[in-house]
Amino acid sequence: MSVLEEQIPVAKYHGTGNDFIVVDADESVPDRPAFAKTHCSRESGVDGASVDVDGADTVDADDSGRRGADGVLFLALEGRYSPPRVVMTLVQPDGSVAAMCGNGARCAAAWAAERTGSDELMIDTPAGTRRATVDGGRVTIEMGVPSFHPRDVPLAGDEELIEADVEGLTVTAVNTGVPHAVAFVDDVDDVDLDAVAPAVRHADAFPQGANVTVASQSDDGTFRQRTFERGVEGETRSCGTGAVAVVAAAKRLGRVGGDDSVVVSPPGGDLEITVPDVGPATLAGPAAYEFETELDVTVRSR
Ligand SMILES: N[C@@H](CCC[C@H](N)C(=O)O)C(=O)O
Repeated sequence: MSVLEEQIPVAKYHGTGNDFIVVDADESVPDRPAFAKTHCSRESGVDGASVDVDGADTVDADDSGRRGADGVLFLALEGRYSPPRVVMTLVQPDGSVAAMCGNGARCAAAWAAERTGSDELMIDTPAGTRRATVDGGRVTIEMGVPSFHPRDVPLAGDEELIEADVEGLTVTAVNTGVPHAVAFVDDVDDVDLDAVAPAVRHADAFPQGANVTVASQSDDGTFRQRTFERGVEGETRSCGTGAVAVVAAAKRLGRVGGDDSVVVSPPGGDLEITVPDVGPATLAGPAAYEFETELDVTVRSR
């Protein structure tokens, strides 16, 4: 057995600071989990600062030169369809595959729009097919209908978790493509997320684990959000499924009503969410290209 290192072209994108390495699925990456673990590392992963790009503005200020990424999006473009389809697989820094990623879907749509010239795309994910609309740097994704049903979240028990105590946090459990435990608090900045979230993320109540999202409602009806993500095993600057989970849970608890859009602000920017009484939720916000580079892939051959 010989071990070879090859290089493949990749791009880096982010959606409100939730950042991803984007790989065309036509590129051969035999061990996707190993590739994600290596190149997402915040200590030694992909480094935009070392990329020789034409013009400094290709690296968006929001990323502050951070190394690594919150995941790798493997994207298979099927341009023969109208609208074009993209099969999206998110491999996370721990090597796991997530069924859905709201910010990743926005980045996937921006990547595919650039290649096809189409401002409408269908994103195929393990959680279902999601329609995306691109308007300049802003992308809107139809996110499906949030579910509180124990089978969908999924939960270990057969009762919904609505404002239930889980490991000392009062949470509402909802699936917005992936499971979220949402806790409303007075001020998200007062929460030591790294201290409280891991016990909830791994609680027996969630047989597949959960992302842990805290939110605080401002007087103007907007929300601030912070999310500790499964798969990243830490806080990210933004989480799109988490932002939808905040509004879905807020609606369920009577904190908001009607079909109007609600602004949810994670640390990385502002997202606009709708959770209508009937039909799919939507997630809208910016998706930004950062840079292109080449990354090592380990190939084993006999
Ligand atoms: N950041 C994402 C969510 C990614 C999936 C999550 N970490 C999980 O494992 O469920 C988003 O923007 O939705």
